[in-house]
Amino acid sequence: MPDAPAALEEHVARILGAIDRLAPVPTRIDDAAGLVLGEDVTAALDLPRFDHSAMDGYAVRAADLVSASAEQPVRLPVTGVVAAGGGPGAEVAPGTAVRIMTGAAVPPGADAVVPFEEVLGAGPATVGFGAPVAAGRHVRRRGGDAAAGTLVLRERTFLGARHLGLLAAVGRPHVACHPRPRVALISTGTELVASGSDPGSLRPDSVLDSNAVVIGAAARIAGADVTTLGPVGDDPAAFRELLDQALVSADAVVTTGGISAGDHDVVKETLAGEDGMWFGKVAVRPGRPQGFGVLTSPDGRRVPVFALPGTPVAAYLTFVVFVRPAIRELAGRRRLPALHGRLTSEVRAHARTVLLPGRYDASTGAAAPDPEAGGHRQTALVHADALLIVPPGDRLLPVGTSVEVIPLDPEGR
Ligand SMILES: Nc1nc2c(c(=O)[nH]1)N[C@H]1C(S)=C(S)[C@@H](COP(=O)(O)OP(=O)(O)OC[C@H]3O[C@@H](n4cnc5c(N)ncnc54)[C@H](O)[C@@H]3O)O[C@H]1N2
Ligand code: MOO
Repeated sequence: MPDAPAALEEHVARILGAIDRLAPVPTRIDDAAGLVLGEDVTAALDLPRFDHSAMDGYAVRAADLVSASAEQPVRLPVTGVVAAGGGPGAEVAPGTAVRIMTGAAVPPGADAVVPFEEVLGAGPATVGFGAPVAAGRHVRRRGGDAAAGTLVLRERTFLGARHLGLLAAVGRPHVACHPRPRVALISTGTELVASGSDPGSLRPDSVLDSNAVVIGAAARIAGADVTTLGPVGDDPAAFRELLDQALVSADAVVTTGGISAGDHDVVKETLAGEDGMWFGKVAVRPGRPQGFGVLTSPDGRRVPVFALPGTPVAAYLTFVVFVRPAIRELAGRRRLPALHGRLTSEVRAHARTVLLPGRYDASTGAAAPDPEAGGHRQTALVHADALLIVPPGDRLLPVGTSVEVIPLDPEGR
């Protein structure tokens, strides 16, 4: 039965089964925010690199203050001062103290720091202490945070600001990261004009290319570098030229339009005979016509090609369920955890899986179908923050039924 539609899960599996994470490349940490680490990373240097003071105060030998009390303070001569970046200073000899600033190297001999606020009667030449101090007090030890050679970050870590700061601190300015997937977008349709075109130049049947904008933005948010090559008319030679251009450098290509049953279905016409491409129906609503395959770039790379339907709502929703996970996979990101919610109003299921826009409240698990959703209205989509996945079957799902939920903006939470 070549025409039997594929189940949604089958199509997802077909796609993810054909995708490999992009090979890690050396990356400067300044360019690595939002990338995924492609190696285990060890500290190149001790953190801190030297014993330093955590407070402004006096560096002492704890043994000198053992007998100190409020009644019988210990007074020590102050033999010098050390500041951050000012060198380690001379040894703190037994029975002496040195003024020390936060971040300064603790001079040899000293093993504790007493903050200014805790000393008694400090003068330029001597300082009094009214209590003992524990050895190690207010001293940050060399390697105490991370010792050189120890593992600080594991492969597959998503690099946020704090991870990059740690890499900087342990002397790892370059790390291997899965690169941002380079995604090329081609909108097809003779009716299309680039969004932003002068309204006066539009013909009565011109359509503004919104797919390039929504898919481009969604792909960037999913971690891609996006190049927009369209829109291109329903002309196989012109489409082929853009596709060939895309294949030179893209890690994935996304097309919209031109894949249904009409006379000018340029994507299907151009690619249906191509080795490795599949076109057919997926039992999903909206977005039934789909195409997917892996083509080979001129330099021999395997490049996944996603042919999405042109209808804007269908293009975006099927981007979310089929293409976003693939981009995340290329980028080395982890799969988003499966979420479930309970319907707050009854929903009629359909022979195909329905991608139902709605709102999801993670704190209560409430999954509220959008009353405006279900058609092809782009305005309805902006009220939604999730897709409620209504499984196929001819039945009414009552309030409280558990359904899978896919957030539309997982990064925005
Ligand atoms: N006889 C059949 N006709 C259709 C079927 C079918 O099974 N049999 N499937 C329908 C379904 S479902 C969909 S979805 C569409 C998909 O068609 P295409 O992928 O070929 O898309 P187009 O025909 O090129 O465009 C459809 C629609 O969307 C507008 N569009 C296209 N691209 C953009 C864009 N970049 N920005 C804004 N709007 C866009 C286009 O103007 C059309 O109105 O096929 C049904 N037909
Ligand atoms: O995919 Mo079409 O969007 O089902 O109308």
